Amino acid sequence: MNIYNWSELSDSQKQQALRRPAQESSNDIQRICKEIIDNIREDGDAALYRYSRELDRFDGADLRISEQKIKNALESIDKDLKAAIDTAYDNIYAFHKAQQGSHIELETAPGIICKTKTHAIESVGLYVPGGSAPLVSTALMLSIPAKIAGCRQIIMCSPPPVSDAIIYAAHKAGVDKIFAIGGAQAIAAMAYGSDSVPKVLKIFGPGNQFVTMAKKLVSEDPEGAAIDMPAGPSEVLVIADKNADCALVAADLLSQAEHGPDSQVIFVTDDKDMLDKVIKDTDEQLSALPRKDIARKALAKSSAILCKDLNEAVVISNTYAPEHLIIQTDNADELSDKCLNAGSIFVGAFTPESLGDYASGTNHTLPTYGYAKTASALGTDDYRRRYTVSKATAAGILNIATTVERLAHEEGLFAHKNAMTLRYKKALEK
Ligand SMILES: NC(=O)c1ccc[n+]([C@@H]2O[C@H](COP(=O)([O-])OP(=O)(O)OC[C@H]3O[C@@H](n4cnc5c(N)ncnc54)[C@H](O)[C@@H]3O)[C@@H](O)[C@H]2O)c1
Ligand SMILES: N[C@H](CO)Cc1c[nH]c[nH+]1
Ligand SMILES: [Zn+2]
Repeated sequence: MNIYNWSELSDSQKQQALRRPAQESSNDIQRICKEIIDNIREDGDAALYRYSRELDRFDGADLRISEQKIKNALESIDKDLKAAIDTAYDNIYAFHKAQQGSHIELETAPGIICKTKTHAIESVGLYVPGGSAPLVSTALMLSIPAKIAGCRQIIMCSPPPVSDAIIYAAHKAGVDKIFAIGGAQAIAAMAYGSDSVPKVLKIFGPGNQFVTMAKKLVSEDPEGAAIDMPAGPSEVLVIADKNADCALVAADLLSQAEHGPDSQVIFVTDDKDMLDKVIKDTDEQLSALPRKDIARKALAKSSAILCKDLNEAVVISNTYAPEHLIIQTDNADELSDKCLNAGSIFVGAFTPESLGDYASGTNHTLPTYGYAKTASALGTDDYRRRYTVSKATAAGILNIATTVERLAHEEGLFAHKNAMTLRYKKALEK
Protein backbone atom coordinates (compact mmCIF):
# COMPACT_ATOMS: atom_id res chain seq x y z
CA MET A 1 0.00 0.00 0.00
CA ASN A 2 1.14 3.55 -0.61
CA ILE A 3 1.51 5.39 2.69
CA TYR A 4 0.63 9.08 3.01
CA ASN A 5 0.59 11.70 5.74
CA TRP A 6 -2.41 13.77 4.65
CA SER A 7 -1.29 17.09 6.15
CA GLU A 8 1.99 16.93 4.22
CA LEU A 9 0.32 16.48 0.81
CA SER A 10 -0.36 19.21 -1.73
CA ASP A 11 -3.84 19.31 -3.29
CA SER A 12 -2.67 17.44 -6.38
CA GLN A 13 -0.91 14.80 -4.24
CA LYS A 14 -4.16 14.36 -2.29
CA GLN A 15 -5.99 13.80 -5.57
CA GLN A 16 -3.36 11.29 -6.65
CA ALA A 17 -3.64 9.40 -3.35
CA LEU A 18 -7.38 8.92 -3.97
CA ARG A 19 -7.19 8.25 -7.72
CA ARG A 20 -8.89 5.06 -8.95
CA PRO A 21 -6.75 2.56 -10.93
CA ALA A 22 -9.56 2.01 -13.42
CA GLN A 23 -9.30 5.65 -14.55
CA GLU A 24 -5.81 5.03 -15.98
CA SER A 25 -6.82 2.84 -18.91
CA SER A 26 -10.32 4.04 -19.76
CA ASN A 27 -9.52 5.07 -23.36
CA ASP A 28 -8.25 1.61 -24.31
CA ILE A 29 -11.18 -0.08 -22.59
CA GLN A 30 -13.62 2.19 -24.41
CA ARG A 31 -12.11 1.32 -27.82
CA ILE A 32 -12.24 -2.44 -27.12
CA CYS A 33 -15.83 -2.30 -25.84
CA LYS A 34 -17.02 -0.18 -28.76
CA GLU A 35 -15.64 -2.71 -31.21
CA ILE A 36 -17.29 -5.61 -29.36
CA ILE A 37 -20.65 -3.80 -29.25
CA ASP A 38 -20.50 -2.91 -32.97
CA ASN A 39 -19.73 -6.52 -33.89
CA ILE A 40 -22.58 -7.91 -31.77
CA ARG A 41 -24.98 -5.42 -33.38
CA GLU A 42 -23.75 -6.39 -36.83
CA ASP A 43 -23.40 -10.17 -36.53
CA GLY A 44 -25.65 -11.06 -33.54
CA ASP A 45 -25.31 -14.65 -32.34
CA ALA A 46 -22.36 -15.42 -34.65
CA ALA A 47 -20.29 -12.67 -32.98
CA LEU A 48 -21.53 -13.73 -29.55
CA TYR A 49 -20.27 -17.29 -30.06
CA ARG A 50 -17.00 -15.97 -31.52
CA TYR A 51 -16.27 -13.68 -28.53
CA SER A 52 -17.35 -16.31 -26.02
CA ARG A 53 -14.89 -18.80 -27.53
CA GLU A 54 -12.07 -16.26 -27.81
CA LEU A 55 -12.44 -14.45 -24.48
CA ASP A 56 -14.11 -17.00 -22.23
CA ARG A 57 -13.07 -20.38 -23.68
CA PHE A 58 -16.72 -21.30 -24.26
CA ASP A 59 -16.89 -24.73 -25.85
CA GLY A 60 -20.61 -25.58 -25.68
CA ALA A 61 -23.25 -25.71 -28.40
CA ASP A 62 -25.79 -23.40 -26.80
CA LEU A 63 -25.24 -20.12 -24.94
CA ARG A 64 -28.59 -20.52 -23.19
CA ILE A 65 -28.63 -22.74 -20.10
CA SER A 66 -31.06 -25.53 -21.01
CA GLU A 67 -33.95 -26.80 -18.88
CA GLN A 68 -32.04 -30.06 -18.45
CA LYS A 69 -28.95 -28.24 -17.19
CA ILE A 70 -31.09 -26.29 -14.72
CA LYS A 71 -32.67 -29.54 -13.50
CA ASN A 72 -29.21 -31.11 -13.05
CA ALA A 73 -27.96 -28.04 -11.14
CA LEU A 74 -30.94 -28.10 -8.77
CA GLU A 75 -30.34 -31.78 -8.08
CA SER A 76 -26.59 -31.68 -7.66
CA ILE A 77 -26.04 -28.49 -5.68
CA ASP A 78 -24.27 -29.08 -2.38
CA LYS A 79 -26.67 -29.17 0.62
CA ASP A 80 -24.78 -26.66 2.80
CA LEU A 81 -24.39 -24.27 -0.09
CA LYS A 82 -28.10 -24.53 -0.88
CA ALA A 83 -28.94 -23.76 2.78
CA ALA A 84 -26.62 -20.71 2.74
CA ILE A 85 -28.20 -19.43 -0.49
CA ASP A 86 -31.66 -19.96 1.01
CA THR A 87 -30.81 -17.97 4.17
CA ALA A 88 -29.22 -15.14 2.18
CA TYR A 89 -32.26 -15.18 -0.13
CA ASP A 90 -34.65 -14.78 2.83
CA ASN A 91 -32.78 -11.76 4.25
CA ILE A 92 -32.34 -10.05 0.88
CA TYR A 93 -35.97 -10.74 0.04
CA ALA A 94 -37.20 -9.30 3.36
CA PHE A 95 -35.15 -6.10 3.01
CA HIS A 96 -36.14 -5.51 -0.61
CA LYS A 97 -39.80 -6.44 -0.13
CA ALA A 98 -40.00 -3.81 2.62
CA GLN A 99 -38.85 -1.20 0.10
CA GLN A 100 -42.32 -0.49 -1.22
CA GLY A 101 -42.35 2.70 -3.24
CA SER A 102 -44.16 5.48 -1.41
CA HIS A 103 -47.12 6.84 -3.32
CA ILE A 104 -48.74 10.16 -2.73
CA GLU A 105 -52.06 11.65 -3.71
CA LEU A 106 -52.39 15.33 -2.92
CA GLU A 107 -54.91 18.07 -3.64
CA THR A 108 -52.35 20.84 -4.21
CA ALA A 109 -55.13 23.45 -4.62
CA PRO A 110 -58.91 22.99 -4.36
CA GLY A 111 -59.96 20.81 -7.32
CA ILE A 112 -56.40 20.00 -8.49
CA ILE A 113 -55.38 16.43 -7.67
CA CYS A 114 -51.80 15.14 -8.21
CA LYS A 115 -50.65 11.55 -7.77
CA THR A 116 -47.44 9.57 -8.12
CA LYS A 117 -47.63 6.01 -9.47
CA THR A 118 -45.09 3.38 -10.46
CA HIS A 119 -44.99 0.36 -12.70
CA ALA A 120 -42.41 -2.39 -13.08
CA ILE A 121 -39.98 -2.08 -15.97
CA GLU A 122 -41.23 -4.66 -18.47
CA SER A 123 -37.96 -6.44 -19.34
CA VAL A 124 -34.65 -6.41 -17.47
CA GLY A 125 -31.24 -7.96 -18.07
CA LEU A 126 -29.02 -8.93 -15.13
CA TYR A 127 -25.24 -9.28 -15.36
CA VAL A 128 -23.63 -11.61 -12.83
CA PRO A 129 -19.82 -11.35 -12.84
CA GLY A 130 -17.86 -14.55 -13.20
CA GLY A 131 -14.52 -13.72 -14.77
CA SER A 132 -12.42 -14.56 -11.76
CA ALA A 133 -15.03 -15.58 -9.16
CA PRO A 134 -18.58 -16.80 -9.91
CA LEU A 135 -20.61 -14.33 -7.84
CA VAL A 136 -23.64 -16.35 -6.78
CA SER A 137 -24.45 -13.61 -4.27
CA THR A 138 -24.80 -11.13 -7.14
CA ALA A 139 -27.35 -13.42 -8.80
CA LEU A 140 -29.48 -13.04 -5.64
CA MET A 141 -28.86 -9.29 -5.29
CA LEU A 142 -30.04 -8.57 -8.83
CA SER A 143 -32.89 -10.99 -9.32
CA ILE A 144 -34.74 -10.75 -6.00
CA PRO A 145 -35.69 -7.06 -6.35
CA ALA A 146 -36.54 -7.61 -10.04
CA LYS A 147 -39.09 -10.23 -9.08
CA ILE A 148 -40.46 -8.22 -6.15
CA ALA A 149 -40.90 -5.17 -8.41
CA GLY A 150 -42.89 -7.33 -10.85
CA CYS A 151 -40.69 -7.18 -14.00
CA ARG A 152 -42.36 -9.39 -16.63
CA GLN A 153 -39.21 -10.66 -18.34
CA ILE A 154 -36.00 -11.24 -16.36
CA ILE A 155 -32.94 -12.57 -18.16
CA MET A 156 -29.45 -13.13 -16.78
CA CYS A 157 -25.97 -13.36 -18.34
CA SER A 158 -22.82 -14.63 -16.64
CA PRO A 159 -19.50 -15.78 -18.10
CA PRO A 160 -19.17 -19.50 -18.85
CA PRO A 161 -19.15 -21.90 -17.15
CA VAL A 162 -22.17 -20.79 -15.11
CA SER A 163 -21.96 -22.55 -11.73
CA ASP A 164 -24.71 -24.74 -10.29
CA ALA A 165 -24.99 -22.25 -7.43
CA ILE A 166 -25.69 -19.32 -9.79
CA ILE A 167 -28.24 -21.43 -11.67
CA TYR A 168 -29.91 -22.46 -8.40
CA ALA A 169 -30.03 -18.86 -7.12
CA ALA A 170 -31.36 -17.48 -10.40
CA HIS A 171 -33.98 -20.20 -10.68
CA LYS A 172 -35.09 -19.72 -7.07
CA ALA A 173 -35.48 -15.98 -7.59
CA GLY A 174 -37.53 -16.43 -10.77
CA VAL A 175 -35.15 -15.58 -13.62
CA ASP A 176 -36.73 -16.59 -16.95
CA LYS A 177 -33.65 -17.27 -19.09
CA ILE A 178 -29.99 -17.73 -18.16
CA PHE A 179 -27.15 -17.30 -20.69
CA ALA A 180 -23.50 -18.28 -20.39
CA ILE A 181 -22.19 -15.01 -21.82
CA GLY A 182 -19.74 -12.64 -20.15
CA GLY A 183 -18.17 -9.21 -20.52
CA ALA A 184 -19.04 -6.44 -22.98
CA GLN A 185 -20.57 -8.98 -25.38
CA ALA A 186 -23.20 -9.91 -22.76
CA ILE A 187 -24.09 -6.25 -22.23
CA ALA A 188 -24.32 -5.65 -25.99
CA ALA A 189 -26.52 -8.73 -26.47
CA MET A 190 -28.96 -7.65 -23.76
CA ALA A 191 -29.02 -4.04 -25.01
CA TYR A 192 -29.61 -4.79 -28.69
CA GLY A 193 -30.88 -8.40 -28.72
CA SER A 194 -29.78 -11.29 -30.93
CA ASP A 195 -31.48 -14.45 -32.18
CA SER A 196 -30.94 -16.12 -28.81
CA VAL A 197 -30.84 -13.21 -26.37
CA PRO A 198 -33.92 -11.00 -26.01
CA LYS A 199 -33.41 -7.24 -26.00
CA VAL A 200 -34.22 -5.70 -22.62
CA LEU A 201 -35.13 -2.18 -21.53
CA LYS A 202 -32.74 -1.90 -18.58
CA ILE A 203 -29.50 -3.66 -17.63
CA PHE A 204 -28.42 -4.22 -14.04
CA GLY A 205 -25.32 -5.52 -12.37
CA PRO A 206 -21.70 -4.95 -11.54
CA GLY A 207 -18.66 -6.11 -13.43
CA ASN A 208 -15.09 -5.36 -14.39
CA GLN A 209 -13.96 -2.40 -16.47
CA PHE A 210 -15.18 -3.98 -19.74
CA VAL A 211 -18.65 -4.62 -18.36
CA THR A 212 -18.94 -1.18 -16.79
CA MET A 213 -17.70 0.60 -19.94
CA ALA A 214 -20.05 -1.42 -22.17
CA LYS A 215 -22.97 -0.49 -19.90
CA LYS A 216 -22.01 3.16 -20.17
CA LEU A 217 -21.82 2.97 -23.98
CA VAL A 218 -25.17 1.21 -24.49
CA SER A 219 -26.87 3.59 -22.08
CA GLU A 220 -25.70 6.58 -24.15
CA ASP A 221 -27.40 5.14 -27.26
CA PRO A 222 -31.18 5.75 -27.48
CA GLU A 223 -31.46 2.39 -29.28
CA GLY A 224 -29.50 0.64 -26.50
CA ALA A 225 -30.75 0.14 -22.94
CA ALA A 226 -30.94 2.05 -19.68
CA ILE A 227 -28.59 0.97 -16.90
CA ASP A 228 -28.72 0.86 -13.12
CA MET A 229 -25.42 2.64 -12.35
CA PRO A 230 -21.67 2.43 -12.96
CA ALA A 231 -20.87 -0.50 -10.60
CA GLY A 232 -17.25 -1.28 -11.41
CA PRO A 233 -14.31 -2.84 -9.56
CA SER A 234 -14.83 -3.16 -5.80
CA GLU A 235 -13.66 -0.45 -3.42
CA VAL A 236 -13.60 -0.08 0.32
CA LEU A 237 -12.50 2.72 2.61
CA VAL A 238 -11.91 1.84 6.26
CA ILE A 239 -11.74 4.47 9.01
CA ALA A 240 -10.17 3.24 12.26
CA ASP A 241 -9.07 4.94 15.46
CA LYS A 242 -6.47 3.88 18.03
CA ASN A 243 -8.82 1.39 19.72
CA ALA A 244 -9.70 -0.55 16.57
CA ASP A 245 -8.69 -4.19 16.15
CA CYS A 246 -5.92 -4.08 13.54
CA ALA A 247 -6.48 -7.71 12.48
CA LEU A 248 -10.13 -6.95 11.67
CA VAL A 249 -9.17 -3.83 9.72
CA ALA A 250 -6.57 -5.78 7.72
CA ALA A 251 -9.09 -8.56 7.01
CA ASP A 252 -11.63 -6.02 5.75
CA LEU A 253 -9.09 -4.35 3.47
CA LEU A 254 -8.05 -7.69 2.00
CA SER A 255 -11.66 -8.81 1.52
CA GLN A 256 -12.06 -6.23 -1.21
CA ALA A 257 -8.48 -6.29 -2.51
CA GLU A 258 -9.00 -9.94 -3.43
CA HIS A 259 -11.82 -9.09 -5.85
CA GLY A 260 -9.58 -8.06 -8.72
CA PRO A 261 -6.28 -6.38 -9.62
CA ASP A 262 -8.22 -3.20 -10.40
CA SER A 263 -9.95 -3.13 -6.98
CA GLN A 264 -8.84 -0.46 -4.53
CA VAL A 265 -8.76 -0.18 -0.75
CA ILE A 266 -8.13 2.97 1.26
CA PHE A 267 -7.24 2.91 4.95
CA VAL A 268 -7.60 6.12 6.96
CA THR A 269 -6.56 6.51 10.60
CA ASP A 270 -5.60 9.28 12.99
CA ASP A 271 -3.18 7.01 14.86
CA LYS A 272 0.34 6.27 13.57
CA ASP A 273 0.66 3.04 15.60
CA MET A 274 -2.58 1.75 14.16
CA LEU A 275 -1.38 2.57 10.64
CA ASP A 276 1.83 0.57 11.15
CA LYS A 277 0.02 -2.37 12.76
CA VAL A 278 -2.58 -2.59 10.01
CA ILE A 279 0.08 -2.51 7.27
CA LYS A 280 1.92 -5.33 9.07
CA ASP A 281 -1.26 -7.41 9.61
CA THR A 282 -2.32 -6.89 6.01
CA ASP A 283 1.02 -8.27 4.79
CA GLU A 284 0.78 -11.24 7.14
CA GLN A 285 -2.80 -12.14 6.27
CA LEU A 286 -2.12 -11.61 2.56
CA SER A 287 0.46 -14.38 2.40
CA ALA A 288 -2.16 -16.95 3.52
CA LEU A 289 -4.75 -16.03 0.88
CA PRO A 290 -5.34 -18.21 -2.18
CA ARG A 291 -5.92 -15.02 -4.22
CA LYS A 292 -2.81 -13.26 -2.85
CA ASP A 293 -1.47 -12.41 -6.30
CA ILE A 294 -4.66 -10.58 -7.23
CA ALA A 295 -4.89 -8.85 -3.84
CA ARG A 296 -1.22 -7.81 -4.00
CA LYS A 297 -1.83 -6.04 -7.33
CA ALA A 298 -4.83 -4.22 -5.88
CA LEU A 299 -2.85 -3.21 -2.77
CA ALA A 300 -0.10 -1.75 -4.94
CA LYS A 301 -2.65 0.81 -6.18
CA SER A 302 -4.17 1.37 -2.73
CA SER A 303 -3.47 3.90 0.02
CA ALA A 304 -2.97 4.01 3.78
CA ILE A 305 -3.49 7.57 5.01
CA LEU A 306 -2.54 9.13 8.33
CA CYS A 307 -4.84 12.07 9.07
CA LYS A 308 -4.85 14.58 11.93
CA ASP A 309 -8.22 13.61 13.44
CA LEU A 310 -11.43 11.75 12.66
CA ASN A 311 -13.11 14.84 11.24
CA GLU A 312 -10.41 14.89 8.59
CA ALA A 313 -11.03 11.18 8.01
CA VAL A 314 -14.67 12.03 7.28
CA VAL A 315 -13.60 14.71 4.79
CA ILE A 316 -11.30 12.21 3.04
CA SER A 317 -14.09 9.61 2.89
CA ASN A 318 -16.62 12.11 1.55
CA THR A 319 -14.11 13.24 -1.09
CA TYR A 320 -13.29 9.70 -2.23
CA ALA A 321 -16.96 8.59 -2.05
CA PRO A 322 -16.24 4.87 -1.61
CA GLU A 323 -18.49 2.08 -2.74
CA HIS A 324 -18.20 0.65 0.79
CA LEU A 325 -17.23 2.41 3.99
CA ILE A 326 -16.33 0.54 7.18
CA ILE A 327 -16.07 2.53 10.41
CA GLN A 328 -14.17 0.97 13.32
CA THR A 329 -13.97 3.78 15.86
CA ASP A 330 -15.30 4.37 19.36
CA ASN A 331 -17.87 6.81 18.02
CA ALA A 332 -18.74 4.79 14.89
CA ASP A 333 -22.47 5.60 14.94
CA GLU A 334 -21.87 9.32 15.28
CA LEU A 335 -19.23 9.28 12.56
CA SER A 336 -21.44 7.34 10.16
CA ASP A 337 -24.01 10.16 10.25
CA LYS A 338 -21.35 12.52 8.89
CA CYS A 339 -20.17 10.20 6.13
CA LEU A 340 -22.60 10.98 3.36
CA ASN A 341 -20.94 9.90 0.14
CA ALA A 342 -20.75 6.12 0.42
CA GLY A 343 -22.64 3.34 -1.36
CA SER A 344 -23.07 1.27 1.79
CA ILE A 345 -21.79 1.89 5.33
CA PHE A 346 -20.74 -0.80 7.83
CA VAL A 347 -20.75 0.50 11.37
CA GLY A 348 -18.65 -0.86 14.23
CA ALA A 349 -16.14 -3.67 14.76
CA PHE A 350 -18.73 -6.44 14.38
CA THR A 351 -19.87 -5.33 10.93
CA PRO A 352 -17.58 -6.54 8.16
CA GLU A 353 -18.39 -5.69 4.58
CA SER A 354 -18.67 -9.44 3.89
CA LEU A 355 -21.92 -9.33 5.85
CA GLY A 356 -23.53 -7.04 3.27
CA ASP A 357 -21.74 -8.73 0.37
CA TYR A 358 -23.62 -11.92 1.14
CA ALA A 359 -26.35 -12.10 3.66
CA SER A 360 -27.49 -9.18 5.84
CA GLY A 361 -30.13 -8.21 3.29
CA THR A 362 -28.70 -4.94 1.95
CA ASN A 363 -27.77 -4.90 -1.73
CA HIS A 364 -24.12 -5.23 -2.69
CA THR A 365 -24.60 -3.64 -6.11
CA LEU A 366 -23.25 -0.19 -5.44
CA PRO A 367 -21.83 2.82 -7.27
CA THR A 368 -18.05 2.92 -7.68
CA TYR A 369 -15.55 5.42 -9.22
CA GLY A 370 -16.85 8.16 -6.87
CA TYR A 371 -20.42 8.00 -8.21
CA ALA A 372 -21.56 7.45 -4.61
CA LYS A 373 -21.74 11.25 -4.46
CA THR A 374 -24.85 11.14 -6.62
CA ALA A 375 -25.86 7.53 -7.35
CA SER A 376 -27.67 5.22 -4.91
CA ALA A 377 -27.31 1.65 -3.70
CA LEU A 378 -29.42 -0.71 -5.79
CA GLY A 379 -32.96 -1.15 -4.48
CA THR A 380 -36.37 -2.38 -5.55
CA ASP A 381 -37.34 1.06 -6.87
CA ASP A 382 -34.63 0.82 -9.55
CA TYR A 383 -36.75 -1.86 -11.23
CA ARG A 384 -39.77 0.42 -11.35
CA ARG A 385 -40.60 3.54 -13.29
CA ARG A 386 -42.28 6.45 -11.53
CA TYR A 387 -44.83 8.64 -13.26
CA THR A 388 -47.44 11.16 -12.26
CA VAL A 389 -51.19 11.50 -12.79
CA SER A 390 -53.18 14.75 -12.49
CA LYS A 391 -56.87 15.51 -12.53
CA ALA A 392 -58.65 18.85 -12.33
CA THR A 393 -62.32 19.57 -11.67
CA ALA A 394 -64.20 22.54 -13.12
CA ALA A 395 -63.85 24.26 -9.73
CA GLY A 396 -60.12 23.58 -9.82
CA ILE A 397 -59.82 25.23 -13.25
CA LEU A 398 -61.65 28.32 -11.98
CA ASN A 399 -59.04 28.47 -9.20
CA ILE A 400 -55.89 28.03 -11.20
CA ALA A 401 -56.59 29.37 -14.71
CA THR A 402 -55.15 32.85 -14.24
CA THR A 403 -51.90 31.42 -12.83
CA VAL A 404 -51.36 29.17 -15.85
CA GLU A 405 -52.46 31.83 -18.34
CA ARG A 406 -50.09 34.43 -16.89
CA LEU A 407 -47.10 32.08 -16.91
CA ALA A 408 -47.85 30.90 -20.48
CA HIS A 409 -48.13 34.54 -21.53
CA GLU A 410 -44.74 35.26 -19.96
CA GLU A 411 -43.17 32.44 -21.98
CA GLY A 412 -44.90 33.56 -25.20
CA LEU A 413 -46.60 30.16 -25.54
CA PHE A 414 -50.12 31.13 -26.57
CA ALA A 415 -51.35 27.65 -27.50
CA HIS A 416 -50.61 26.68 -23.91
CA LYS A 417 -52.56 29.70 -22.69
CA ASN A 418 -55.47 28.94 -25.00
CA ALA A 419 -55.76 25.33 -23.77
CA MET A 420 -56.45 26.78 -20.33
CA THR A 421 -58.66 29.71 -21.41
CA LEU A 422 -61.04 27.39 -23.30
CA ARG A 423 -61.46 25.24 -20.20
CA TYR A 424 -61.94 28.27 -18.01
CA LYS A 425 -64.86 29.38 -20.21
CA LYS A 426 -66.33 25.90 -20.09
CA ALA A 427 -65.97 25.78 -16.30
CA LEU A 428 -67.79 29.13 -16.01
CA GLU A 429 -70.77 27.65 -17.91
CA LYS A 430 -71.12 24.81 -15.34
N1 LIG B 1 -19.66 -2.42 -7.69
C1 LIG B 1 -20.31 -3.49 -7.34
O1 LIG B 1 -21.43 -3.41 -6.88
C2 LIG B 1 -19.67 -4.86 -7.52
C3 LIG B 1 -20.33 -6.02 -7.06
C4 LIG B 1 -19.74 -7.26 -7.32
C5 LIG B 1 -18.55 -7.34 -8.03
N2 LIG B 1 -17.96 -6.19 -8.46
C6 LIG B 1 -16.76 -6.22 -9.29
O2 LIG B 1 -17.04 -6.98 -10.44
C7 LIG B 1 -15.83 -7.34 -11.02
C8 LIG B 1 -15.91 -8.73 -11.58
O3 LIG B 1 -14.87 -8.85 -12.51
P1 LIG B 1 -14.46 -10.18 -13.21
O4 LIG B 1 -13.39 -9.85 -14.19
O5 LIG B 1 -14.20 -11.21 -12.19
O6 LIG B 1 -15.76 -10.68 -13.95
P2 LIG B 1 -16.70 -10.02 -15.06
O7 LIG B 1 -17.77 -11.04 -15.30
O8 LIG B 1 -17.11 -8.65 -14.70
O9 LIG B 1 -15.81 -9.89 -16.36
C9 LIG B 1 -15.36 -11.03 -17.05
C10 LIG B 1 -15.49 -10.77 -18.53
O10 LIG B 1 -14.60 -9.73 -18.94
C11 LIG B 1 -14.30 -9.93 -20.29
N3 LIG B 1 -12.89 -9.63 -20.53
C12 LIG B 1 -11.83 -9.98 -19.74
N4 LIG B 1 -10.68 -9.56 -20.32
C13 LIG B 1 -11.03 -8.97 -21.49
C14 LIG B 1 -10.29 -8.35 -22.54
N5 LIG B 1 -8.96 -8.25 -22.49
N6 LIG B 1 -10.97 -7.85 -23.59
C15 LIG B 1 -12.31 -7.91 -23.64
N7 LIG B 1 -13.06 -8.49 -22.68
C16 LIG B 1 -12.43 -9.01 -21.62
C17 LIG B 1 -14.56 -11.40 -20.61
O11 LIG B 1 -15.52 -11.50 -21.61
C18 LIG B 1 -15.11 -11.99 -19.33
O12 LIG B 1 -16.29 -12.74 -19.54
C19 LIG B 1 -14.75 -7.20 -9.95
O13 LIG B 1 -13.95 -6.10 -10.31
C20 LIG B 1 -15.55 -6.90 -8.70
O14 LIG B 1 -14.85 -6.06 -7.85
C21 LIG B 1 -18.50 -4.98 -8.23
N1 LIG C 1 -17.90 -6.67 -2.71
C1 LIG C 1 -18.65 -6.87 -3.93
C2 LIG C 1 -19.27 -5.55 -4.32
O1 LIG C 1 -18.32 -4.63 -4.65
C3 LIG C 1 -19.74 -7.89 -3.84
C4 LIG C 1 -19.31 -9.29 -3.57
C5 LIG C 1 -19.81 -10.43 -4.08
N2 LIG C 1 -19.18 -11.45 -3.53
C6 LIG C 1 -18.33 -10.98 -2.65
N3 LIG C 1 -18.39 -9.64 -2.69
ZN1 LIG D 1 -16.88 -8.34 -1.89
